[in-house]
Amino acid sequence: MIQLDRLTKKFSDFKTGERLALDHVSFDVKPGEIFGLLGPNGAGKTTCLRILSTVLKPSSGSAIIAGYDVATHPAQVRARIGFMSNNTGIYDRMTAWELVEYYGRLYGIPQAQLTQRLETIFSTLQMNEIREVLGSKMSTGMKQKVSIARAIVHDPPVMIFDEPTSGLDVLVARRVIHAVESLRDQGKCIIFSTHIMREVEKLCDRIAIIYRGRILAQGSIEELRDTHHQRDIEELFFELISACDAEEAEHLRANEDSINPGLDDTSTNVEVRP
Ligand SMILES: Nc1ncnc2c1ncn2[C@@H]1O[C@H](COP(=O)(O)OP(=O)(O)OP(=O)(O)O)[C@@H](O)[C@H]1O
Repeated sequence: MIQLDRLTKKFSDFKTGERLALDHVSFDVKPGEIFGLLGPNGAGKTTCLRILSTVLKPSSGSAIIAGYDVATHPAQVRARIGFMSNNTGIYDRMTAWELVEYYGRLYGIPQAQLTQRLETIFSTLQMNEIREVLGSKMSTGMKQKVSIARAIVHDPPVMIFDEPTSGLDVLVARRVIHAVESLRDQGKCIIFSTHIMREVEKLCDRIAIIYRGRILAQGSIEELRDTHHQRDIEELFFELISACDAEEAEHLRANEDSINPGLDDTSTNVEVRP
């Protein structure tokens, strides 16, 4: 349902020059599966998810969602995905019901069908007691529930969660995790990005460890443990990242040597003209 093939994104910045935020990233995710993107700050997770949600265009490679290419068919892709991050907007002056209904209308769902859909969502996410609560009066936990409701109002087959538990207390984070699990049980195809090891171990069917825009390893937690002979997923994460840093440092050294081969040669002559 989601297929990434050598997806690459370069940013050009006049200060830092060209930056490779995603470097030939490939993976696929099936319906009824939670695929975890695990990486530290700056690894490339958000860039990847922004391309999948059609906010950014890839520099090269492709991403296909539910049969549509994100670069050439963004409208069809948007209709089939639900996106939620930890800062998905909630409007102060709308109640929970109004806000979710508003998004349903944006997706063009006919009113009778939309009301039915809202009833189902508000019951499933146990939101009935907050129907009339205004955005400005919502607790963080309420806001998260409304954000999830908003992301699933059009019943998309694909869900994208970008660090949805970041900054939440354990109780609220737990509720979000349970909501994600129940979406998987309904057969949704889910990408879940995080830097929290415990979450991937608990939640994800397969994961990709991403760093410096590259996928360093991917598979089920058990496969990764077996392949890398490391039971502790946190240790495995640090080992892979350290190896990547060492490789990068070696690469930089080799580059410097090829650019300045004679730097150590003290016999270099410098001619000074008057
Ligand atoms: N619009 C942009 N212009 C230039 N560089 C960018 C831009 N967006 C992201 N980057 C760079 O791309 C790299 C990947 O960033 P990204 O936000 O995808 O990482 P992340 O894994 O989501 O990290 P975080 O957890 O901090 O959000 C970083 O080095 C970042 O500085």
